[in-house]
Amino acid sequence: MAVVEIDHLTKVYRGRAVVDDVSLAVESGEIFGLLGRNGAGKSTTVEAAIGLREPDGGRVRVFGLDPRRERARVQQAVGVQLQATHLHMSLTVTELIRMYRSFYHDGLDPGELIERLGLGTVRDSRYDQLSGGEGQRLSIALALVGRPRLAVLDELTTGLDSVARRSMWSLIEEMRADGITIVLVSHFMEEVERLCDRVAVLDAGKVVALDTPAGLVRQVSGVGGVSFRAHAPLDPSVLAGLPGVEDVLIDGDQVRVSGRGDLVTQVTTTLVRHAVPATDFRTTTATLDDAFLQLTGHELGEPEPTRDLS
Ligand SMILES: Nc1ncnc2c1ncn2[C@@H]1O[C@H](COP(=O)(O)OP(=O)(O)OP(=O)(O)O)[C@@H](O)[C@H]1O
Repeated sequence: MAVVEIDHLTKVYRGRAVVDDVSLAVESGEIFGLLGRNGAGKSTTVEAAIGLREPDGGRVRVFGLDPRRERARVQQAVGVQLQATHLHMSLTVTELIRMYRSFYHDGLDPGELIERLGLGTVRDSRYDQLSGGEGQRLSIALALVGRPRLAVLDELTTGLDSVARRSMWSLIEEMRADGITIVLVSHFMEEVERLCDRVAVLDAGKVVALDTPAGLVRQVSGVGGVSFRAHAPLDPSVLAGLPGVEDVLIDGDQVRVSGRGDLVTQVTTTLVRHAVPATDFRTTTATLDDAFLQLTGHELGEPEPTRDLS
């Protein structure tokens, strides 16, 4: 059974479907990414999935439960770190973690969690005194304190510098190693590429692709390429006929082949077979950025932090 099942989910605001017939399933133990630019519908999708927003159409199940009708049971199994976290500014790190711990029947020891998340030095600091990275660590602590089987992390690393971001990634990998299923809303290609087992690309409320990061890259065409110098006459049709090859350009001894798949192996094998010596091989490979651009028609763009993390 999938941990999260979303079937034909629709959410309409002011006559506009901001989530438009979205279907996806998150499997147990995976890190599932939702990738899309600002306003694509990522937060609305996850918030509807965990019962925080009422769907206008479709069906959502978490561990087989209806997250709105069986809210209390779902809440016990799910840890949530949302983008706009409004925490009590006047409470300290320890007080906040203890308060959240009290919401759950079974949970982690607050002291151990504070140590594990490197919050020991700020345990008595108030939320509004924390740096961006410490605030994000605290929000993870609050998501984890109830010992969830599913964690929903929304734009966890937006606004963090690259060191803090990498340390967050290690934490997320530890969570996965502990058997927690993770839904990760992200704006960062590198993050998705490193962490996610599968990714749904959302654009204008629709899932435009759902695959592994590598699978998404394989879906795009025309951006991978191999170029070389040929030292004997070469009939372009022998390369153009190879599977995955989309274009062959020959300019003097310079040859450029573009397409998808493992072009290097195919091209070198073909050159050997036709006894064409070649040198100066260069390759360009497609990236997840290329895939996103091709799938959605636009760049991912910069995230806009919704919380002041300075
Ligand atoms: N309560 C609401 N009332 C009206 N419109 C809303 C509401 N919540 C979200 N929207 C709109 O729905 C669209 C999708 O928003 P959502 O927050 O799900 O996008 P997102 O992909 O998470 O974007 P971001 O990366 O900026 O967080 C946006 O155009 C947003 O303005």
